[in-house]
Amino acid sequence: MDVTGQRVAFLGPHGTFCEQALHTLGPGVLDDALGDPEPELRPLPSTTAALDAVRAGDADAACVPVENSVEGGVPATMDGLVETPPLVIVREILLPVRFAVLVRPGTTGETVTSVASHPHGEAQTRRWIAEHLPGAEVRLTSSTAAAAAQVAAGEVDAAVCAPVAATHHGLEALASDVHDTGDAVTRFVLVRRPDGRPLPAPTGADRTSLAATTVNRPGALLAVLTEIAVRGVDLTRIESRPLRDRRGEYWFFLDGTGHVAEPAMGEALAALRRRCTDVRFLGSYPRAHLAGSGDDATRAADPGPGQTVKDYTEAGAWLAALRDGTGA
Ligand SMILES: O=C(O)C(=O)Cc1ccccc1
Repeated sequence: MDVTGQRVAFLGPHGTFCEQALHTLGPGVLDDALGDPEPELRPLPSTTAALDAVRAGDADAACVPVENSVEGGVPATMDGLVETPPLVIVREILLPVRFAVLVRPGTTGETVTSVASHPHGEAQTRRWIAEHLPGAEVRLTSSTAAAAAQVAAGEVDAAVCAPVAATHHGLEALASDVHDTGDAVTRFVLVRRPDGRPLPAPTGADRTSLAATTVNRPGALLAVLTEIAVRGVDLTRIESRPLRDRRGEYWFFLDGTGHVAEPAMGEALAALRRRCTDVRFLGSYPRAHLAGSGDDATRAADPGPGQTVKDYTEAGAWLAALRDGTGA
């Protein structure tokens, strides 16, 4: 299947962290994930628009922010991932985020009466803004680069955004390396349609994302978690979002180490399929690491005795032999 000429949508305009995250993927990784080492990059106005473009076939993949180490999940992305038709994550990207406060040339801190950013940018610099731009009205924008564009258009005085947005929008930095909490990391995902192409191959250090809903019964969530825990899958994230059309019911977004092609994760997914009202497989993909950080958060915990892929394979072969009468 010729998959060159791929179009990758991202949260735009140019100069977002999302675009930076895409640029960290070398041609080899993009080729591996999409079959095209140099896809065309298309900025879209929201994560919803980027995911919709993939569903509609107007883009072949989308890069969207999914969670941040300071502010947690990105609601629009989580809600968008469970819509239909399904999408699958083929890569995750971890990006340390450092903010600049950008203004039109000549603006001083004293003349700033309004400051704009993406909700995650605002959340990570709230204290800094209160201290350095007291009294400035805070406005939320669809992306940090959209905030920079508003500054350039004279609609707002300052933007909390990526330093690179200064070049795209002709702005200058009032302050750089602005943050309330050091070492904030944002996780982005690259998604595409599950169009019959193989999933990313297991690497031995993968992550699987899924979303599940259960009936509201005492212990229902515990049962879901137990199916995962008893198979030695290391749960790396759990977060819920309301179902919207069924009050009191939730999507539980679960990330665990392992690949759907491996027996432990495969069996856990099959068990959830039996026990949950709805389960969405959101992808198995290589776990990302932060270069040179000794990043413990991305290391899998020891699954415990009897839980390795080898243990599962041997036990499966033993059971098969019992069933076909060749073993005991
Ligand atoms: O708005 C952007 O630049 C994004 O890519 C989303 C985002 C916003 C704030 C921190 C990390 C990612």
